[in-house]
Amino acid sequence: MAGSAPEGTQFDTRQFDQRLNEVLEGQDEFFTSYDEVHESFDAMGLQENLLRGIYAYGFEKPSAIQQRGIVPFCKGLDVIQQAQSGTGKTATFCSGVLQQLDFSLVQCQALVLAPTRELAQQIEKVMRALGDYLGVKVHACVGGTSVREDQRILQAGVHVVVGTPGRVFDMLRRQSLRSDSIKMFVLDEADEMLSRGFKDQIYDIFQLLPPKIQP
Ligand SMILES: Nc1ncnc2c1ncn2[C@@H]1O[C@H](COP(=O)(O)OP(=O)(O)OP(=O)(O)O)[C@@H](O)[C@H]1O
Repeated sequence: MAGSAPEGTQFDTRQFDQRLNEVLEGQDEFFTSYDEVHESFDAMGLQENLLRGIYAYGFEKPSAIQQRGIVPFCKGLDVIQQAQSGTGKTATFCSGVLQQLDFSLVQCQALVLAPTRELAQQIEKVMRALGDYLGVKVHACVGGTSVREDQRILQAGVHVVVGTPGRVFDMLRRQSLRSDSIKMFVLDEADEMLSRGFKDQIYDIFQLLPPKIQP
């Protein structure tokens, strides 16, 4: 995920840069500019039906990044997560997104971009599983699948779209994916996305999103 925290949070740019460098150099497994730690999912103030989804998925205790990352995301802060593979980042941003969706509105409110089709489909599965008791409608918009089918599903209504940049841009351009209600934007593996030459595409997508958005 990418973004910067607003004023009034525990964010300090210099400290942040230093800590980010340490993480990139592999000195630390993770870091956070937000010091609150919630040692159980129950303590995070999540909706009952989201908690049911989390426990039904088999999670008992939040991982380190989940203990620190879910609550700030739910508060609407801009969040950057940097952690090694397999530490539970996906479930962190999925929980944050699910907690903030308005389920009375069947319109896309969260857009998640991933660098590969497989990863996007994997995120779709996690989002759907964790949001099972919330009735979340999530769709993976990826290349190599039927454009018509994507359009049909999007027009029928979804809460969350997870996709790869090319197909997502195509759907936005055709207005099959309406951006009016999108309020959360997640870039998974942001470093990978930016280094794989997706930068221009991400920029193009960003241009089509509402100006006030939570990265
Ligand atoms: N709190 C938890 N309790 C038990 N298992 C968990 C928990 N959080 C995540 N997992 C499991 O750990 C594995 C890795 O989680 P996840 O895919 O979210 O990590 P990640 O950091 O996004 O990994 P990657 O960067 O490799 O995609 C998954 O199989 C997931 O189901």
